[in-house]
Amino acid sequence: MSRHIAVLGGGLTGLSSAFHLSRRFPKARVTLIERQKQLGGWVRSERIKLPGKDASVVLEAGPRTLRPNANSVLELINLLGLKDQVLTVPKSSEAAKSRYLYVPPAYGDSISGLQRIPTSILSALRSPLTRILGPAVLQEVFKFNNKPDGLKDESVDAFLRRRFGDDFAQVFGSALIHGIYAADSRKIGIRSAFPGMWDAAEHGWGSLIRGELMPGQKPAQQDYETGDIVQLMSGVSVYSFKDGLQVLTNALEKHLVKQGKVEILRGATVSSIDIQSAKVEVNLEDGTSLLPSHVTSALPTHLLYRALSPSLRSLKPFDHMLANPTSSVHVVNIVFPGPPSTIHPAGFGYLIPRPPQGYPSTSDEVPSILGTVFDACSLGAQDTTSSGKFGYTDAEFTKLTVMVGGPYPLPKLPSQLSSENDTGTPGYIQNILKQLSTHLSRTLPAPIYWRIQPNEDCIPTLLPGHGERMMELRSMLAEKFGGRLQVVGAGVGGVSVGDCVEAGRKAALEAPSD
Ligand SMILES: C=Cc1c2[nH]c(c1C)Cc1[nH]c(c(CCC(=O)O)c1C)Cc1[nH]c(c(C)c1CCC(=O)O)Cc1[nH]c(c(C)c1C=C)C2
Repeated sequence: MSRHIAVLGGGLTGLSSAFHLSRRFPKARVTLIERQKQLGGWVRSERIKLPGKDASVVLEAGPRTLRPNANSVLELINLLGLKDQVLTVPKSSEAAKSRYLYVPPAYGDSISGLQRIPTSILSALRSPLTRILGPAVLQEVFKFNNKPDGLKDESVDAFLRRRFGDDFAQVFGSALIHGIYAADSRKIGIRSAFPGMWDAAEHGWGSLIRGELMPGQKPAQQDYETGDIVQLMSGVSVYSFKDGLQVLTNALEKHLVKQGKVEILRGATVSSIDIQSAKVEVNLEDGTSLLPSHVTSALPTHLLYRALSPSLRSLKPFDHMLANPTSSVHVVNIVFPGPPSTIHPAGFGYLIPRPPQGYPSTSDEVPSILGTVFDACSLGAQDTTSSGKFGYTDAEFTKLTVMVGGPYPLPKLPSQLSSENDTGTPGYIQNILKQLSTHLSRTLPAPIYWRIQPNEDCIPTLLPGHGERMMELRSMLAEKFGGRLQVVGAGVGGVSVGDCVEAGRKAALEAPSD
C-alpha cells in the first residue's frame, strides 16, 4: 500500500512541509489540510490601486522582508524559480543603516524623541542614546559571570538586566522584543528568542561580548540547493519580491497543485486526532476521516492539543502545547502624498520601548504603537506610478506601516477598516496620525489611503523553559505515536519566515521512512 502523509495547517510551515515531504517521498499521497480557503497563513500581500491616481502600492499585512541568511528560503527561491522576482535592499542603503528608537517623554528630556541608533563610534559620540549604551557595553565586558547557579533559562529582560543594566534592558531590550515578537521582554525566554546570545555568554565566561569576540565553533553547514541565489544576496541586508512576500507562498501552492502529488483540502477543520493500530486517525469537522501513516502538524499548538483525544490530553507533556501565550497585532498601512523625505527621516523605521511605568492594564481605546516601518525606504520599488519615479526624495507618495497592540490592550476596531469606503477617518486612525506627527516632529498631510489588518494571536510568546518543554513533548510524541506525529511551526521552533520554512524542511528529512 502506498504511503499516505497528512500535513495539518497550510501556513508557511505547512506549505514548506508539504513541499519537502512530497520531494522526499515522490510516490506518497500527501494531503494538506487548511481551515481557511486561502493558504499562506500570516503572509498576506496585496497590490492596492491608489484612489484617483494611476499608481499602485504593495501592502503587507504580516511579515514584509526576509533576511538573506535563511538558506532554506533561498533554496525555495531557487527550486521554485523566483529569482527574477526578488527585490533586494542593499546593506549600504539608508533603510539598512539607519534604525531609530522613539523614546517617550516619560524617559526624560535628555533622551526622549526620535533617536537614530548609533552604528559607529562617531555617531555614538553625538547620540543621546550613548548615555545608556556606553556604560552598558563597558560594564558588560568587564562584569564577572553573574549567572545564578543552575539557571537554565530566563526572560530576555532578566538576561539583559543582568549583563547590561536596567536602563539598557528597559529601553533597548523592550523595543527589540516589540519589533520581533510584539511582546513583553519580561515574559519571553532568552534561549528561544536569542539562543545565540545565551550561547555566547556561556562561551565568554558569562559575558555575551567576550563570547562574541572569542573564536567559536561554526555550526556544521547543511547542504541547501541554493543554486546561484547566494551570490545574488551578497551585500544584501533584507529582501522581498516585486509583488510582496506572498509571491513565496503563492509559488509553493502553485507548485503543489501543478505537481498533482499533494491534495489540498481547504476550509477543512481538524476535529480530532487519535492513534489507531500504528496509524494516526485524523477526523475533520465535515465527517471525513483519514488514516495516514504519518502526520506533520503545523497547526498552532493549542489547536492541535484541543484536537487530541481526551486520553492523550491527560498526559502531562501534551499540555506544554498550551504553555505559551500569543500576541495580537493590528497592522496599519498608511499611504501619504509626497515623497518620503517630506514624511520621515531616511531609514528602516523606529521602535518604541515600553513605558517606564509599564503597560496599562486596561485599554483607554487609544491605539498604542509598538513601532513604525518606513516601507517606502526599503520596498518603494514594489510600487508603480505614472511617472515611474521612486526613491526617498522623488517618489510621488510614501507608504509606511504602524504596528499596534502586542502587550498593550488592543482598542476596539472601528467599523470601517480601510479608507476605501470613504466614510470619513475614524478616531482610531486620527489618533494614530496624531501620534505619528508627534514621533516624527512634523505636521503630516492627510493620507491618500489607510487600512487596518487585525492579526489575532499571530505571534507566540515563547516563555522561559520553552526548549525543555519541547524536548519533553517530543519524547512523549515518540512514545505515544512512534514518530508518526510530528509537531512543528512557529509555536515550537521559532517565529521568523526562515524558521518556519526550515521547520518544514527538517520535518521532511526526519519523517519516518517506513
Ligand atoms: C505583524 C507584525 C510582526 C511583528 N513581528 C513579526 C511580525 C510578522 C515577526 C518578525 N519581525 C521581525 C522578525 C525577525 C526576522 C528575522 O529574524 O528574520 C520576526 C520573526 C523583525 C522585523 N520587525 C519589523 C520588520 C519590518 C522586521 C523585518 C522582518 C519582517 O518584515 O517582518 C517591524 C515590526 N514588526 C513588529 C513590530 C511591532 C514592528 C515594529 C516596527 C511585530
